[in-house]
Amino acid sequence: MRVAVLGGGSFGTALASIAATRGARVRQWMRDADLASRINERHVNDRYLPDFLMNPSVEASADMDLVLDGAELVLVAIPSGAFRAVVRQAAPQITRDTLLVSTTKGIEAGDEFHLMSQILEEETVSRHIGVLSGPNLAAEIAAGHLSASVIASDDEMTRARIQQVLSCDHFRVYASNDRFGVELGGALKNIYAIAVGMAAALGMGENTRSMLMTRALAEMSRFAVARGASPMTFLGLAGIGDLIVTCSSSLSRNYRVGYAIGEGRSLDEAVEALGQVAEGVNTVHLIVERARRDGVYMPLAVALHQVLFEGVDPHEMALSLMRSEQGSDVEFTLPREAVLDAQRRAARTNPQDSRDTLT
Ligand SMILES: NC(=O)C1=CN([C@@H]2O[C@H](COP(=O)(O)OP(=O)(O)OC[C@H]3O[C@@H](n4cnc5c(N)ncnc54)[C@H](OP(=O)(O)O)[C@@H]3O)[C@@H](O)[C@H]2O)C=CC1
Ligand SMILES: O=C(CO)COP(=O)(O)O
Repeated sequence: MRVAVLGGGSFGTALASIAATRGARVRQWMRDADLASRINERHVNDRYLPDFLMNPSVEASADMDLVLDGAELVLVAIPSGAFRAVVRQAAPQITRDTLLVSTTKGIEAGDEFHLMSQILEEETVSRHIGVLSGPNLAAEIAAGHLSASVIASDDEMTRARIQQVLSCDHFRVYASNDRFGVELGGALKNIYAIAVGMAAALGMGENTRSMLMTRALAEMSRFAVARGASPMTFLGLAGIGDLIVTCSSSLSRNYRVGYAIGEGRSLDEAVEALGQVAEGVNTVHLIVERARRDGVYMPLAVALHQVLFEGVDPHEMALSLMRSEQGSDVEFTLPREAVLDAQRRAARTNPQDSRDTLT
């Protein structure tokens, strides 16, 4: 199979190498021609994965036409801020039969709420669109640690071909037909990785981490279900799986940004020190705005937004979260409204026992 990878960052590099190891002819596009030359000479992406020896057959280039020429599969590994512009540039070379897969975990900034796979649909004629997402720290994949991901598409051919071309002895690919659920899982978990990184730097314990992650999952699935996704997807690799890794590893850039803020750095300082993309910083803006418009309850995301952009102290934020509504644990079995109604009835019967902060 002829594969084109758009993006010269860490994840694009790791995936390009896997596909080449599986026997595909792989070309990788990056805008930095010097980096492309160095990769072709030394088979190392010294900017993003300096310790990783790539498969030497990956051909890097800054010439997009060359990279896309004859490609049957195109993997797009470009941060969300530049995703549409790059896809638009690639579109003339994408046919109805090209398999086109986003590996990007973000949401497009702007008034409309656009996921990356929707951009692929809008900008190209491909009928084989998919999303790859899961607990996939690029550095660990590059190091050969056993990992797994999810290919989500309505199209069974896309799912099967991606499973063929990307699975190897250290990387497994599971299939899903819930494209939006898988895509939202990857984008949303970045927000909570920032919050958990911050909590860790503030010295909070493992109970706190566990509570944050589990309530994050409730929030993520609530939001995604309101947009038509299946809640069950959040039990899989692209939901809880990705949440676990990003909220537990200092290899996660989102976690690292949160940790730096918890140590007392400003958001700008934390992002500058990182020197790479932490998608969660923009995603939290877009999600909080959309949740407000759609009436979806997302207290953790709102609280993080207040700390990052509205000058609220993280300790104050934690206290106010602890005093906020105590709803249902798993609202797909016990609806949140039922719990809140019961609390209101109990408060009318025993007003002296009620906390005034309970709604
Ligand atoms: N790294 C990881 O562990 C994983 C990342 N992802 C997702 O993959 C996506 C890409 O991430 P990743 O590979 O890590 O990113 P990196 O930060 O490692 O690299 C970003 C790449 O995108 C390029 N780029 C940025 N802006 C533009 C632009 N305007 N035009 C062309 N190229 C551009 C950069 O080029 P340049 O160097 O010239 O700036 C660089 O090659 C993200 O959405 C991320 O969430 C998903 C799973 C794992
Ligand atoms: O998505 C990732 C792991 O699955 C990578 O997370 P970061 O973007 O936070 O590094």
